Amino acid sequence: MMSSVRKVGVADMTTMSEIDEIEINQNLNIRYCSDIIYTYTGSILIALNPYKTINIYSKEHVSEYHRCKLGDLSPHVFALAEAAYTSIVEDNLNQACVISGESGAGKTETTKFILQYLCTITSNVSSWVQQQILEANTILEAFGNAKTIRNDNSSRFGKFMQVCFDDHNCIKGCVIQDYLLEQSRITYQSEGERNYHIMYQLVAQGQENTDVAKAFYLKPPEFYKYLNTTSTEQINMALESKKFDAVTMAFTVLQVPQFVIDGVFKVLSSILWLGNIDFMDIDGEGCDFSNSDQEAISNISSLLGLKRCDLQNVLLIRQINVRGNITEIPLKIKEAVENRHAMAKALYSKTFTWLVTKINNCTNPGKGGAKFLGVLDIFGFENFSQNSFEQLCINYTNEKLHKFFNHYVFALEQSIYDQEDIIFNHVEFTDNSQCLEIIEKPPRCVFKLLTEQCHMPKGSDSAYLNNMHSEFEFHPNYIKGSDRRHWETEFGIKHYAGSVIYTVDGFVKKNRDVQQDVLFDYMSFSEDIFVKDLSKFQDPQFVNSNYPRGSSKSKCTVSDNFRSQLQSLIDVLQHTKTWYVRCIKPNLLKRPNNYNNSLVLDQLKYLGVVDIIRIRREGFPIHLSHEDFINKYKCLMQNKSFEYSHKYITDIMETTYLTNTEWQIGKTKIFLRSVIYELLEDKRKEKIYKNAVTIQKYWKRFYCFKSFLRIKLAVLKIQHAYKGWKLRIHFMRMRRSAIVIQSRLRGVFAREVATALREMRRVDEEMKKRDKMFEQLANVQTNALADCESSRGNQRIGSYFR
Ligand SMILES: Nc1ncnc2c1ncn2[C@@H]1O[C@H](COP(=O)(O)OP(=O)(O)OP(=O)(O)O)[C@@H](O)[C@H]1O
Repeated sequence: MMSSVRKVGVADMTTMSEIDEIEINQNLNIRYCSDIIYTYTGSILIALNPYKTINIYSKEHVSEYHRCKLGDLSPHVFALAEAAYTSIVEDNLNQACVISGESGAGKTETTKFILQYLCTITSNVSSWVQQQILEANTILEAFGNAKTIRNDNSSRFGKFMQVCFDDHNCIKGCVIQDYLLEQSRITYQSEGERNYHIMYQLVAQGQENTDVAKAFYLKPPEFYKYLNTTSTEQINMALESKKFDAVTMAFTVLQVPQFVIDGVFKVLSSILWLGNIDFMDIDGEGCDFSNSDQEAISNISSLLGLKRCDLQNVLLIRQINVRGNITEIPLKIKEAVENRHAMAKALYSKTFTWLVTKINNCTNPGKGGAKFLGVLDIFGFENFSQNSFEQLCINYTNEKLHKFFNHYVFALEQSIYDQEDIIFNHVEFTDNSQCLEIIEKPPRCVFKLLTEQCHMPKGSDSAYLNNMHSEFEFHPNYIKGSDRRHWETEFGIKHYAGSVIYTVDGFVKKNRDVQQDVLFDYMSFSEDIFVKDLSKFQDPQFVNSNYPRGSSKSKCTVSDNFRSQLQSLIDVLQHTKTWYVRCIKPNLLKRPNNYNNSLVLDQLKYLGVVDIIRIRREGFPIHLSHEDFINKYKCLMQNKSFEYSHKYITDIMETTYLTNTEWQIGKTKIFLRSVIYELLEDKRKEKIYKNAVTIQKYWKRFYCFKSFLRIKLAVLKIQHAYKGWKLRIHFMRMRRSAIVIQSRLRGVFAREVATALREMRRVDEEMKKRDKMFEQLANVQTNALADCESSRGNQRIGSYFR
């Protein structure tokens, strides 16, 4: 069950000061106008159908909600899906999302959004399985949905999809459980309604593609009586044919072989042809085929791979098993027509159940204790001008789920108060136990009396009604009929959502569910492999009959099966953590921006939303363990060195200055009304805000200082490097200048020295020259002197030189 803290959403309706109906309505109204289609009350999501495309389901939105807590972001179905998924991961608990609301309120769309969300957040692994799960929906919608006056794509069956997860919390597979497909639609549709989508898709494909038309003996839609029981609907052939392609594509993704796909379409076509058989009366004692029926008969026998005589037997003769002896009785024309309708219904519903089983085999998660998240999309409460057995089953389902919901929201809540010794006023809620008892509690109840009639050879609707009137005349939930004139044809039940009058006509027949055993026996000899397989197919849930075939007790009745199916569903739900989505339909016109106050209010009432709001106001909707409470709110106290004591808790409460009628201390938990919880939360948030600002302040200071130091260090380093660099450049420049100067000076000196040397050399040479000259001169003189002396004497020459 839910955790002790009931998370309050952003748009929690319990915050309203006065919870009166008009106010609830106005509250939703405002939100609707501003395009916000989701709101919470506690952890229950209320989804208002916008009847228009709003861009809030994209991949970006999925990522936005992924890993976010419920209530952190604005209310959304993704937030709920995330909360359920997180709970699987963290608490290791199976989850269930129960989606309810009346037809057209948006249950199927919500289911798809949840599946889309789960597939997207786990899409990194085994995307093939996810693809198969999404494609399974395409097939189910084609075969199980139809246009009704209330919804153009109405699911005519209930479904519980269990998405299974492996140990790594990735999608491992999916198991679908289907409930009560509406069979009457196959043979009759009310004004403005249609047969199942797949019928039109197949016929449209035949119009677009002659090969398909030939293979399945298809004619234009106007030709088929089962498609035109009241008025002829305009069909968009191109669109239907496109949808047909999508269905065949989905079959391919689910790895259904082509011959099986063909087999399915052959059965569908044969159902359509069955509707066109007219029969011809023979003396009021029996009937035969008319001339115009010959084409239909030969096409059906060819499509189903049956011998013509076998088909004739099943269509014109009834077999009765009297203590093992089989007697054949010709059918009167009215019986033959009815029998033909029953055949069509049996063929379609068997094909549908076969499809669900096939899908389950394809998306099978395998054995082993896989965790699952179940999504229950089931029909809402129905009350038409004429209600029949189907409406009784549908309303019974809603009673059952409502009881479960009551238990979850009210009974469980109040039992917790008792356990914790909390003083409280019992909150009155619409307890539907008595209504459920009259419908299902043995030994004498609506269903038991019906089954009793079905097991009698001459059981009839009127006998059933008489039994009911005498048995329940004084039951507070029983009504004998809308008025005295209708007591022989009607009975009524006061359901939690209002009184419904049921027309008893057809109850016994519908509950008996004539299974067309003879037809399926003949089909087991069919030449078509799929048809053969289909004839032997047994719904895995109901393979439990021990009675011999043909005896009146051989089969459980429809209500018996349905009751046991529902009980197993409730048993499963009881062992899951349950989440609720209440879908609301804003108007009956299927239009956007159109809000009908009283219609919405009715839905809020019967979905239990008004009661929930009341219990949230009158009771103590917030439960926290002592420890959690103190840990959460000790921040409001100066003295934080506490002990786990009542005194400390009371001290915390006193900070709000509210009286102790708004809270109570239980044995293990604290119970708070919304008003004090919100006040405490406001104070806590204020405190947290202040502390956060202080922390931010210190952190920012520290951070700034640290970054200042870092910058300073960096600046110093830069300066250092720059100065060094600059000095180096200067030094290099100086050195280069010095070298230039040096070289120039050296040049100058060298040139001077060279000049001096050259001068010295020149002087030296000149000296040498002069010396040489002098020497030569001296030699000349000496020679001359010697010559003189030799010629005039040595004395005269000597005195010349002195
Ligand atoms: N969230 C949404 N956004 C846009 N359109 C929506 C939304 N929910 C529902 N609708 C519209 O409302 C129509 C009816 O919704 P849906 O088929 O889910 O109703 P339902 O409750 O499953 O009805 P039924 O019980 O008849 O199957 C859809 O075809 C779609 O056009």
